[in-house]
Amino acid sequence: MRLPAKTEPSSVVIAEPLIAQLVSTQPNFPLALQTPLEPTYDIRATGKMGLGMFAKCDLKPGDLILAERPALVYPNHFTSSNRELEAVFCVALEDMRVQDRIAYRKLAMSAFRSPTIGDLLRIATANCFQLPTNPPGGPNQRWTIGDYRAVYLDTSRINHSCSPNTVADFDFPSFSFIVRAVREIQKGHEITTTYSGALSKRNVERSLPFPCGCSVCTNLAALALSDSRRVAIQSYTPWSLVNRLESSIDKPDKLFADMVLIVRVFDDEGLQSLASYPMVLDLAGRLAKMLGKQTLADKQTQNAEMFYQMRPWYTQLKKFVDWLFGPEGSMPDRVRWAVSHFEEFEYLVEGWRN
Ligand SMILES: C[S@@+](CC[C@H](N)C(=O)[O-])C[C@H]1O[C@@H](n2cnc3c(N)ncnc32)[C@H](O)[C@@H]1O
Repeated sequence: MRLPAKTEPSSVVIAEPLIAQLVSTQPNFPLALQTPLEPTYDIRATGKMGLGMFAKCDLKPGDLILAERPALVYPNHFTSSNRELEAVFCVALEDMRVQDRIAYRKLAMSAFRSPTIGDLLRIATANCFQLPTNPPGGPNQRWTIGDYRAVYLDTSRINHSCSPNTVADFDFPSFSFIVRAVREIQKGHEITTTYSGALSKRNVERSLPFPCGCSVCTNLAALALSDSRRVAIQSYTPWSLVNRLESSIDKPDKLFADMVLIVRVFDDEGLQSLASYPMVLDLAGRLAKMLGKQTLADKQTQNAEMFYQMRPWYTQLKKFVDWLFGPEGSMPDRVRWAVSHFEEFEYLVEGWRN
């Protein structure tokens, strides 16, 4: 399947017919690619991790860094040892836009003198990003037949960090990967992402296929502190936050102080990309409002709003917090209701993940 054409970059997608149909029959598919106001990045050597992506201008939280269509999408089960699949891959390469194919081959040439299809496939496998499991049509529909990997000419140059300074999501309506800053990134600094999503442990302890050389894992002097903060962060799930509210429901000042402290732990550890972060900001803002701290409330609420807008599925989280703090005075009862209805909570708030 070739997606889409006209003036924008197209993608070569190797997919089961059902998935191809689901994707390509979305209304007005594909929506136009979003573009940043000015060029936001350069790609150059990092010194120790091959190529990397670097900020070309100062970026602030929420800024769009790039929205890129994949050059190639293929099923997870592709391996370079499978001759039949190699043949399909070969056809896909031929089908790519000429300039994409040249850039892709150039990338392969930097690793192999004269790349074969098998080499290209190996490069693709080493440089891919996994597509999320939520297909178009809402969180309850699934990619039922396997998962997919995508190779991007630029996005695939973003290195992993255990404190990533971006969030990235695949956007089905525009068929592009959208990367946004989650904190300030100064011009010249490296733009990073996470390859594993779960960052409550450093990836050096996880299953990355390479020893992690990110700034967290190589700062040996700060590792013990980082580990202890991550143990704490691991416990701040949306569900545990609701339980925390319930356990001190009559002490909004204590709860507010707690939330401010939790925000600081996320910030100190550089983990603003985790899903609980906007919720903690929002809870801090709502509690500040209850306590009459209007300036603080406005600041936290504005910040939470900006994060909620970064990722479509955060809307669910926002709606839940909106409901929790409903009409004045209703919060304690609603919190008590929520803690006794875990299944409904999971369906409403965590449903997007499944
Ligand atoms: C998606 S590519 C990223 C771009 C890559 N550096 C390049 O030169 O094209 C993934 C590869 O980059 C390297 N890499 C990315 N993040 C790394 C990290 N935190 N530590 C060490 N190597 C990393 C690994 O070799 C990995 O297989």
